[in-house]
Amino acid sequence: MTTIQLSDVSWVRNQKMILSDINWTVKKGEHWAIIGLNGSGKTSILNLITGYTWPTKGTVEVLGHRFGKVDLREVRKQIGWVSASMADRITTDKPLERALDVVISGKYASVGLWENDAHDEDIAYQLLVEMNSEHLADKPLQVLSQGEKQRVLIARAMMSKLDLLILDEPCTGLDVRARETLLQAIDRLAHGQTSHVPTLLYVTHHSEEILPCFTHVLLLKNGKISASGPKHEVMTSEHLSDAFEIDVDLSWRGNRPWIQVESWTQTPSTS
Ligand SMILES: Nc1ncnc2c1ncn2[C@@H]1O[C@H](COP(=O)(O)OP(=O)(O)OP(=O)(O)O)[C@@H](O)[C@H]1O
Repeated sequence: MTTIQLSDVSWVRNQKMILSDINWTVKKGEHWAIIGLNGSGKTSILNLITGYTWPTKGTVEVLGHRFGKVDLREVRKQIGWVSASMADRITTDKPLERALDVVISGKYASVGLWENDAHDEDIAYQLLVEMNSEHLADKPLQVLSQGEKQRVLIARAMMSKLDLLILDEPCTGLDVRARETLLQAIDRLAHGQTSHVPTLLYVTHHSEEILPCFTHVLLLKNGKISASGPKHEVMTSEHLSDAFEIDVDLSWRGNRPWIQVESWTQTPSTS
């Protein structure tokens, strides 16, 4: 079973072609990074995968379900989506809730039930341990830093034994240490010491966030796939210089791709 299959997908909005000719397959056992400049179409692809937008052309299949022939609410129960904006939303809704309860609530998020039992508490605590965050268990959400909140929300998403977990620019706004702590926790999660491992989709603008656990990369440029496939084939200076419209030199350090800007290839756009 493929986890995601987008076939000949295009999406037009207000007469503007936002995504075009997208053919992309994610297989079980792969973890993908999606990388591209602002406005390249990353969020639009996520909205298609989660059924929040409908392609103008082409087909979308996720977790074995062809969209248009399935109850999207059922598919969405298998998909987690963690982003900085979601962290802000949950903090506004539940400012005083302690982190452990926020994690536990992930189990019931999709069906709206609340039946906390001791076993759930153990699992939630274990997930916090996996995310380097057990020391936060009793703290109210509103006092946590951005990075701490992101780790708690990833643990929350993992509570419902997902098949697909979208990490949507999770390092936005984090300083270098908070970023590395979060990345370390994601890497541990991908290696599944204590829990079921979903397929990960990691969306970012920053190549160095592509951890060793990511096997494949989808590189987007102006709503099209600029390159796609195994990480070491896609993450090259040539591919990134083309997609980023700026001359970059890529080198691998710690099995992560770091880029250095060489020179402008053209006038940078304002997007
Ligand atoms: N609902 C919409 N209506 C009209 N235009 C849209 C809509 N959603 C996205 N766009 C446009 O489509 C393009 C791609 O946007 P998208 O949000 O997918 O990019 P992105 O790669 O996620 O960008 P960023 O990195 O800034 O989040 C942008 O030019 C955006 O303005």
